[in-house]
Amino acid sequence: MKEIRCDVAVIGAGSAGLSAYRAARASGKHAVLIEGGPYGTTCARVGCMPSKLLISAAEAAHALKVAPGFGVHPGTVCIDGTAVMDRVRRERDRFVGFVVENVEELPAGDKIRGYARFTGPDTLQVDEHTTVRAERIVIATGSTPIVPEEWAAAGPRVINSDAVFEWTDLPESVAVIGTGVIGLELGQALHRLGVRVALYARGTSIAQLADPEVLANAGAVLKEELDIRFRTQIVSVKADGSRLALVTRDSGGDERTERYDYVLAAIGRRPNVHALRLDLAGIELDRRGIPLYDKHTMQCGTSPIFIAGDVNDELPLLPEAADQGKIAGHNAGTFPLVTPGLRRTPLTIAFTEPQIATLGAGYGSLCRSHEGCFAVGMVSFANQGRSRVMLQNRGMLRVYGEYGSGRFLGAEMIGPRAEHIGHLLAWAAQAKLTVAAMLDMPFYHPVVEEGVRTALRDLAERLRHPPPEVPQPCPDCTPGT
Ligand SMILES: Cc1cc2nc3c(=O)[nH]c(=O)nc-3n(C[C@H](O)[C@H](O)[C@H](O)COP(=O)(O)OP(=O)(O)OC[C@H]3O[C@@H](n4cnc5c(N)ncnc54)[C@H](O)[C@@H]3O)c2cc1C
Ligand SMILES: NC(=O)c1ccc[n+]([C@@H]2O[C@H](COP(=O)([O-])OP(=O)(O)OC[C@H]3O[C@@H](n4cnc5c(N)ncnc54)[C@H](O)[C@@H]3O)[C@@H](O)[C@H]2O)c1
Repeated sequence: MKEIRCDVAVIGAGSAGLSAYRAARASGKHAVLIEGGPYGTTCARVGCMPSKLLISAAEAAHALKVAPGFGVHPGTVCIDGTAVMDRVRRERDRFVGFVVENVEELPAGDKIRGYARFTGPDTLQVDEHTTVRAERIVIATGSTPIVPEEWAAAGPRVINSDAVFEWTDLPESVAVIGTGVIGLELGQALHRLGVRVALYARGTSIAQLADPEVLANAGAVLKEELDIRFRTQIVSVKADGSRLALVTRDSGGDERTERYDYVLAAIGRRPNVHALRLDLAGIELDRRGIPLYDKHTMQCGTSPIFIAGDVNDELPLLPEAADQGKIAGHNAGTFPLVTPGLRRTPLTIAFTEPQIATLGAGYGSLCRSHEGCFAVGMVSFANQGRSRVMLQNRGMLRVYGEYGSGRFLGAEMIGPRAEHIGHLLAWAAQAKLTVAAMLDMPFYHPVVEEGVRTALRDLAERLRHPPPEVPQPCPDCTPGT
């Protein structure tokens, strides 16, 4: 058994772990990076990058499909599934290659291969070959897709999102279970590439949306294109020759059996905490076994243990993993001096079409923290000038502002250019702009942002007429803090 002593041990060499390792080293400490799986990060290998590559191919196919609406007739369209998947894997490998190169450049003595688990508050066992004694530890072990055992028992054609990016060709049919971000992004992309796709949702949820009006609009807009079965339960998944038989029950109680090449489970991801023996780490855990931690310092209680990225299940997104890793690594380096790091205004984007974005304080959290003290403005993109010009006039934007201060709080939307509008509005929320100050900004013509201005004008008007008694909002629930 090898024994290593270090100042900081980082568990997991994903986006959060790499960022933590660099920050710990930058504070002048000896840090080691422990990785059990392949190098390359979830984002580059099986997450952000390959999914956006698949979506880009789908967008190219879709542009040809909608071209006749402009009087442009592209003729026969042929989707070469082998070429589509070849590009996805080739470009994905290129992105992974950059990450692996960076890891290879790290000092060999700082890298430990194997899965770590706690054997005490300051000791880790890596597989059965190394003991690590670390003064401070960063947990950055990411998350794993959830596939219920009873579905997985039907065989290898029940898959999670990782498997999609290993395909060498497009299948004939896929049932997608779950209308979260992964289900919608991959389901719509495969549909646009000619795969027969049905999406199954237990309820009516759509991606990260909480605002009931945007949610209802998004459901209707996406259903125009996609075969989405809302309020449908999965009764069973069984092998059926070389395919799968999926039995579902709709809200009226009717059961239906359909056959697919694959069933893609997109029902969420589970934080990788269970193999870590956190019970031996001397820190407090919540009922799901996730350490309790401070969102500004990433510190678990008052211990020298920090946590960053998907593993804490706060906001499982790449920019969050990178930011949280940096804060955790820096504070691990400077412990016992621990300081709050930069937590930005929350921003989420689903790369569906229309895109979906939420930013700042979401509707759900505002209803809890600002009940009765915020107003809502809205715009529908149905008749918005530029959106209509582009034949992308679908969706809506709802913006939230605080009575009294007139501050812009957040927004939820489905609509054209949401990835850009989301950034614009998130920057305004983080800069703590008032709705009036936002309306003083330039707006060109004809642009989708004129739709944003319509929503802000609507909000400004409503903010001028507060209810007779406005309660005080919860002071700790301000977006960006
Ligand atoms: C299909 C898909 C699409 C996505 N698209 C986007 C997107 O468009 N935009 C966006 O912002 N986010 C997106 N995400 C989310 C984003 O990929 C993740 O939030 C981010 O990659 C998480 O980084 P992480 O460092 O926390 O985890 P990871 O990158 O998974 O790193 C964790 C590492 O820890 C290792 N590990 C686990 N346990 C141990 C152990 N005991 N010992 C040693 N090592 C261990 C793992 O092998 C892994 O390498 C997407 C995710 C998926 C699945
Ligand atoms: N564009 C992006 O930023 C992007 C893209 C993909 C993934 N991600 C990240 O990955 C995370 C995981 O994505 P996801 O889509 O797997 O999870 P999710 O939590 O976003 O959605 C899961 C969906 O599955 C449903 N569901 C849960 N259990 C179910 C069951 N037993 N049967 C049927 N439906 C069930 C839920 O109601 C929900 O709609 C996201 O939260 C997001 O942070 C981000």
